[in-house]
Amino acid sequence: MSISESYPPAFRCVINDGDPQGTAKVEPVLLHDKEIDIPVIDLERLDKEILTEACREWGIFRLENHGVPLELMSRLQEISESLLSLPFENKRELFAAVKSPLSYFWGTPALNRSGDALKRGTQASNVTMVEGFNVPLSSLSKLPASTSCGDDDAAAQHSQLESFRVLMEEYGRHITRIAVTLFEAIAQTLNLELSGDKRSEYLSESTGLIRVYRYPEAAGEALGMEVHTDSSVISILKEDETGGLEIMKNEEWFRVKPVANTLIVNLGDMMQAISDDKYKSVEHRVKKKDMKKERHSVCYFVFPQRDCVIKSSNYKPFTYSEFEAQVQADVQSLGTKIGLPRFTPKSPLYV
Ligand SMILES: O=C(O)CCC(=O)C(=O)O
Ligand SMILES: [Fe+2]
Repeated sequence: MSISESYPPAFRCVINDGDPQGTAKVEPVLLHDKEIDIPVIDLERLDKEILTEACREWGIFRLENHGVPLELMSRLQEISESLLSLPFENKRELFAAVKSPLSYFWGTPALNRSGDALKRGTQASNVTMVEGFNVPLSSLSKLPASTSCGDDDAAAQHSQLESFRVLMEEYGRHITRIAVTLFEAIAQTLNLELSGDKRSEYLSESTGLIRVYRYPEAAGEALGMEVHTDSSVISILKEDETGGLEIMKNEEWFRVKPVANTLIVNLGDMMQAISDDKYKSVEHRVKKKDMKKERHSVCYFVFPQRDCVIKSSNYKPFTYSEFEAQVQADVQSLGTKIGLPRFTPKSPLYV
């Protein structure tokens, strides 16, 4: 199998010839993309002042001493890479064949609630150079255990899938622990009242979702993920050593350098709303320039309980379900997410 047979057909000309039609570029690339050091938070010695400053001024930080075993991180990376390097058709069938709530997507990270790529309105021809698996953590147990029927290839794939499930469950437990610890610390810096069920309404562990991404190698410049903010409360990223993540700070784009054995935490739109705009949901994108290597990352997202009403002074009261429905409607009709301005009475984009 040639390497490109494992990629979606829509990626193949960009991989081989660069991007003459500009299909993978959906916004002008700004020139001033320099490297930047983001704040560092030590999870074993949480410093409230550094955390407050990181949330207020950056909306993103690097996490050290996170307690996820390195062995688990590298095994997870290995199995994800191996599943993502299967032939394209094979990946399409992978989760469908075992009737699982996990899904395979490509060309856009914008998915509907079943994990299928959303058809994008006016920019339907735009393909971003990313593919991956969508893994709702609470559904992992529904992935059937390995069966030994079928040919050798099928049996090998089932056993890979079983290892993937076991590793994901273990990683999911660690990353959920980290998200809860960080959310409780952030809530303290905001003097948020978390009595009763309030913590699990704002950050509902059962909504945890993991995306395993592959960004192909590409000649020239390719956009892996458009500029966006995450809709989550908190997102936690594990990236490989390739680089490509960029953040917007003071109206400029900066590259975030990968640092081995650390995680990157960014605040999402729900955290911004819960904090009454004291903390921000950082704008970011993934851009690859003359990368001879593919890039792999694993991203965890966690959301509020679907029907929990988020009240704050700058937004009309809304539930996460309403927010998600609005995002999906905008992606389908406009080709892009609008996000919080849809809920901001002062914004011209308010609905
Ligand atoms: O892969 C990455 O580095 C970032 C992914 C991301 O921003 C997202 O999934 O929202
Ligand atoms: Fe993101």
